[in-house]
Amino acid sequence: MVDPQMSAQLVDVVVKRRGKTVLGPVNLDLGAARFTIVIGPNGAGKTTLLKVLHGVERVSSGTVQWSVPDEQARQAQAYVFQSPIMLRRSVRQNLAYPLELLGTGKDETAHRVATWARNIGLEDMLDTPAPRLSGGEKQKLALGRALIRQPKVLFLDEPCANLDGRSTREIEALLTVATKAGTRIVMTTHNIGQAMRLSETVIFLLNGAVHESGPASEFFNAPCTPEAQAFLKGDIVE
Ligand SMILES: Nc1ncnc2c1ncn2[C@@H]1O[C@H](COP(=O)(O)OP(=O)(O)OP(=O)(O)O)[C@@H](O)[C@H]1O
Repeated sequence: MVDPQMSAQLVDVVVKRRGKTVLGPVNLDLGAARFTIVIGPNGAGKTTLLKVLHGVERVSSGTVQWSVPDEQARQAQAYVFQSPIMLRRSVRQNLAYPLELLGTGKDETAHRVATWARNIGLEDMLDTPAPRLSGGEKQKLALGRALIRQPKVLFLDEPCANLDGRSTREIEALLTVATKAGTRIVMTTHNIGQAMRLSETVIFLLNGAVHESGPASEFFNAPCTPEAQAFLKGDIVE
């Protein structure tokens, strides 16, 4: 189960950039779903919504209320960007870094680094400099580095963009294990098949607004709006 404490409510949230509304007004309750997928066309506001939830996007008006104080919520969250930022150091150092920030002891750090290197299939590459990894390996490292501190909430922005089927499957398996271990995941994807495989709840964004949202089974089987129906069919929706 996800920690019911780690839920969020957005009330009338609006994000404006250069006078243009890029998100909102959004009213949303994250609820208790373990896996929330945010979908929608390019520019719909998916990344902006994730950043608003994580508290790293300036909100022009409205409120984002986590059920714990903001700082506590932020500490319990991890965010993996669309193009993950790696330390220009080894796989080992990248995995150890978040634990060092938390003041984790050396033995415990070494143990968890070894475990996570195995989990992400990079145990033979611990001394490889991260910039030398392939795209899929970098994504897995970014995921391992986020999950090694056992966040209660993980935000993922298109973690499988440009990856082949095998890497995508490996990442999906890691995500499924993470949700079973109690991490709530909120993720964007352009891959409808992936959204169907993973999501419990879907948020469909269109032009910066939540156009439709609800349980995944209902959304995929019987989307309510013509725009969601068209989007799921692969039509161009604007
Ligand atoms: N700093 C900014 N200044 C101006 N416009 C911005 C800024 N950040 C985002 N936008 C605009 O906000 C809108 C939403 O962007 P966002 O990245 O959230 O969309 P998205 O749904 O994640 O898109 P994609 O699928 O292409 O990643 C876009 O029109 C984008 O151009």
